Formats: sequence, C-alpha cells, structure tokens
Amino acid sequence: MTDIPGTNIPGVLLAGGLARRMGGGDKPMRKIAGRTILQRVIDRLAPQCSGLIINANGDPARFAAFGLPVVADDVADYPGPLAGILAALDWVAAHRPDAKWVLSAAGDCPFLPRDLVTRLEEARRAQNAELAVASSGGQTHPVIGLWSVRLRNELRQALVVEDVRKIDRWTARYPLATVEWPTEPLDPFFNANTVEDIAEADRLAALDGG
Ligand SMILES: Nc1nc2c(ncn2[C@@H]2O[C@H](COP(=O)(O)OP(=O)(O)OP(=O)(O)O)[C@@H](O)[C@H]2O)c(=O)[nH]1
Repeated sequence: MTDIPGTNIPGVLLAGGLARRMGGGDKPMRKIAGRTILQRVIDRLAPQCSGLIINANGDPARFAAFGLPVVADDVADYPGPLAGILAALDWVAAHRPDAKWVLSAAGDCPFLPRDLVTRLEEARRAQNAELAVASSGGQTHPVIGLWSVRLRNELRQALVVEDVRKIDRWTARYPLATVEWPTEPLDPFFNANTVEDIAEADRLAALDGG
C-alpha cells in the first residue's frame, strides 16, 4: 500500500493487447533476466496497491499461476487500452465499492517506479484532479495513471457511442495531474514492444537491480 493515509487504490495490469509488433501472444509473459514481465510488474506494484487484477482477453487459465482475478474487456474487437481501463473500473465498482480510484499500468513495463502510486496520488490530491498520468523524458504514458471509478459510465459512453480510442482524447475532458519521473539511471516506463526491446530490457534489468 502507499504511505499516504486513507489511500485505498487497487491496481490493474493491462495485458489485453494483441502484441502485433512482437508477433502476437502475451507480451507480459515474456521473460526478462529470468522473470516474466508480468511477475516484475506484480512485484513492483503489489506493495503500492490495495490488491491487483489482471485485464486480459482469451482463456484466463493462462494467468492462473499469478493467483489474481482476471478481468476481460467487455467491449469487443480490441478497441485499445481504454477498454481494459473500463473493465477494471467496472470490476472495482462491483467488487471493491470502497475504492474511488484505480491505478493502471501496462503489462509490458518491467521497471515501474517504487513510488508510482504515492506520487500520482499526491499530485492528484494537491491539484484536486479527477485523473493522474505518469510522464518521463517529457513524454506522457497515458496507460499508466489513476482513474476515477465514478467516471466509468462516461468512459463507456466515449468508447462505445463516440468511438473514442485515443486515451489523451478522453482524459483531456477532465482535470488531469501529470507527474514526471527521471530517466536516469533508466526510464522507469521503458516498455517492451518488439523482440529487440526484450534484449534491451535484459540489459536494463541490471540497472534496475536485476
Ligand atoms: N484491454 C485491452 N488492452 C489493450 C488493448 N490494446 C492494447 N492494450 C494494452 O495497452 C497497453 C499498450 O498497448 P500497445 O503496446 O499499444 O498495444 P499491444 O497490443 O500491447 O501491442 P501492439 O499490437 O504491438 O501495438 C498494453 O498494456 C496492452 O496490453 C485492447 O484492445 N484491450
């Protein structure tokens, strides 16, 4: 859990994409220096969140070993990460009605910051924002942030009725806190999209502590 008093923030690991640039399959199940990316994300986020869920499509049994709830998109045809965010917000509203915000993280980001939730939540509170997003090197990472559970019906409307796909297009409608992280010794939001990125991640793992 975060060290901010009164914080109750479940996390969703987004693993619902098609990984086309890697030739398909489950990107989060690729190994970096001996551990799957998904295990790395879980290890990094479990101490920061009040519970984790995995958002993934297809047979949930392939994630059984992680012992976490697996929640599928309920908007068909892979419309992008907003579908995973929506599935997570709906799940939290149904199973964790005490939680008001949800952290999302991409299941292909193996080196996430240890202060991710604390800093996002501090900024969100300080700016009285509805949403918060991570940034590094001057670039925002729209799939990594805090999402207000009470916006879920507006998100569904945007996704299903208005056909909004780009996360930024939706978040721009609300007060949004952006939090910047340093990129030395490594960018904590490095994400693995290609087979070459996996090789690079093997090298970076040493800088991240193995
Ligand atoms: N639930 C859900 N998540 C998605 C979808 N598309 C992408 N994501 C997730 O969003 C994050 C960023 O995804 P991308 O790297 O842009 O897409 P990808 O499908 O993983 O990979 P590419 O097909 O190579 O672009 C990852 O955590 C994906 O799992 C989708 O249609 N549904």
